[in-house]
Amino acid sequence: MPPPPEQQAVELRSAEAGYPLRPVLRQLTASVPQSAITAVVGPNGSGKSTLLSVLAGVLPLTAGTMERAHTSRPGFVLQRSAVSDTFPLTVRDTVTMGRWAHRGPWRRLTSHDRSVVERCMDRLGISDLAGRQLGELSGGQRQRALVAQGLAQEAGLFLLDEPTTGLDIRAKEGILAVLDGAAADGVTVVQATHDLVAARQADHCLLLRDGRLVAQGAPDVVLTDEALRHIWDFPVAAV
Ligand SMILES: Nc1ncnc2c1ncn2[C@@H]1O[C@H](COP(=O)(O)OP(=O)(O)OP(=O)(O)O)[C@@H](O)[C@H]1O
Repeated sequence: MPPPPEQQAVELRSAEAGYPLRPVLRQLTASVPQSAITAVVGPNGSGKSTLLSVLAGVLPLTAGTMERAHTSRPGFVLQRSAVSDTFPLTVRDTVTMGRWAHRGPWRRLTSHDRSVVERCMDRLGISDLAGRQLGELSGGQRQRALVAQGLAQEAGLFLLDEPTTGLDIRAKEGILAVLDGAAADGVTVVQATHDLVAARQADHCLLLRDGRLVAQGAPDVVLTDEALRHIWDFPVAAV
């Protein structure tokens, strides 16, 4: 049963969005529960990243409505860093950029900012990498630095695009535990993922196909063998 409306962090009604000459999301009516983890699942090109951009407020709706309980800027962790690998940024610099949402890039950091940065690196297990250049890191180390950067924003709504893709089991479990901790602290987490194990651990699931919502609800109700077979047109085991 869906949570009552006052417990929703985001409500989309008949939402449509896309790119010039390419409509993607169609008639999407979906909700994102507060202080919980929502997994957005669907095949390549089904509109997961587009939906995250809508939730982040960086892609406008072309039709329909979106109500967001949070007024502050959401934390948004993209699949790849917006900063080039060749730019000389340390891991600590990268995580510190998460505080710019509060300070702006040119304001001095407060001791609170510094302690948030250190705590976020600690939570992602990258404190020992703090002085290393981002461009020298492995994919998994880099991914943890980007999640730490998003976490450092201390946003009420935390959006992540495939945060566990390409990670080994330990790094993946580490990131999922951090997301669990954030939700327990009251943060609303939304992650787009191809990882059905991660999706099964979420509290709520949105299943997309061709920009339309196929189902939403608890993962064990949404991610059934039949639904996955229907979505991918071939046998994908529900785990
Ligand atoms: N910047 C863009 N300009 C034009 N079309 C885009 C843009 N970004 C995505 N698209 C198109 O929008 C559709 C949905 O893409 P989107 O990235 O949202 O899907 P996705 O479910 O996140 O896919 P994946 O699992 O491959 O990451 C695709 O057809 C894609 O080609």
